[in-house]
Amino acid sequence: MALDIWNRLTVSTLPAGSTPTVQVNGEGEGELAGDTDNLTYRAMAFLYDEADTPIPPLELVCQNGIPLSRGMGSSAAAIAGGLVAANALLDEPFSANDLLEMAATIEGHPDNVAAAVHGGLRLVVMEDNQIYTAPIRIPAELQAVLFIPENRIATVDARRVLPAEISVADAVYNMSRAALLVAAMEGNRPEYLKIATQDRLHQPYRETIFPPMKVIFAAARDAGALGVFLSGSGSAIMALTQERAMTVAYEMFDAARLCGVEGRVEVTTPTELGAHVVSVSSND
Ligand SMILES: Nc1ncnc2c1ncn2[C@@H]1O[C@H](COP(=O)(O)OP(=O)(O)OP(=O)(O)O)[C@@H](O)[C@H]1O
Ligand SMILES: N[C@@H](CCO)C(=O)O
Repeated sequence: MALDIWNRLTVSTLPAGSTPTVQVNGEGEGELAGDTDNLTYRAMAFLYDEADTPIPPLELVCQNGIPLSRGMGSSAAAIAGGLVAANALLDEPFSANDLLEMAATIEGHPDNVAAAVHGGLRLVVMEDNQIYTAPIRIPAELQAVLFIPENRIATVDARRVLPAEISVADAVYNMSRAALLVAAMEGNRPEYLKIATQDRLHQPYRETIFPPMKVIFAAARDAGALGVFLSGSGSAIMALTQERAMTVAYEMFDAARLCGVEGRVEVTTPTELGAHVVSVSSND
């Protein structure tokens, strides 16, 4: 699900023969690659390659609002932004679905890139390198309350704690709830979210590397959240609400503080917008 939290990318073409430059401000500043190894630049280069066109010397300025390694899809946003910018510079030879395929190839899976490219809440399934994706409606007035811990959890570490095998009972538990989640959203039945966001396949295992998460979940529910869960593979926790968002945010923050977990809260909304061009200017 795309949220109204953004990375802003400004791309300028440099005179022929110049060295490309990448500047990172905000999230990942002083940490992310400041050269052509930067994932956003690499996504742009990937698209130029697909278009059989040499990439011109570029200056990238990345103003990042999406925190890294919190399960908030920072790398997916970086890739989607780079692809959309490169496509715009080439006068849009590729469709949004083409961009999604490229993004999934670069990211290695389509999960986060589908929402980053298309916006909204997306179903996405990849089979034999083909992507099947569909938009799901979101109930009106739905808000997302995030508790974003200071501490990061790398996706590889969060995957290492998952079991290699699961019981049929747990598979049925999650499959039925995944289906109910679609009905809750598409069918505008937010009261289903409480049950639909329950899980037995990853959160109980991931709790071993982030024990306070259960307490923060309980605080969100007690404050009136419709549902609460780990965002991606964590460490961010996301609660869905239609009212009392500020109370839910306060209670999540307070529960985390009492457990000694530093972090911040953000109240935001889903957005139907994916990565998009904000403005284009030319010196010609
Ligand atoms: N905004 C960004 N700009 C450039 N590179 C990025 C950006 N965000 C992430 N990356 C690159 O992608 C790598 C993997 O991202 P990472 O798993 O840390 O974050 P994430 O995408 O937020 O995680 P998740 O997929 O769980 O939401 C980072 O080590 C970094 O190299
Ligand atoms: N949804 C994935 C993380 C995707 O970034 C997971 O739970 O491992």
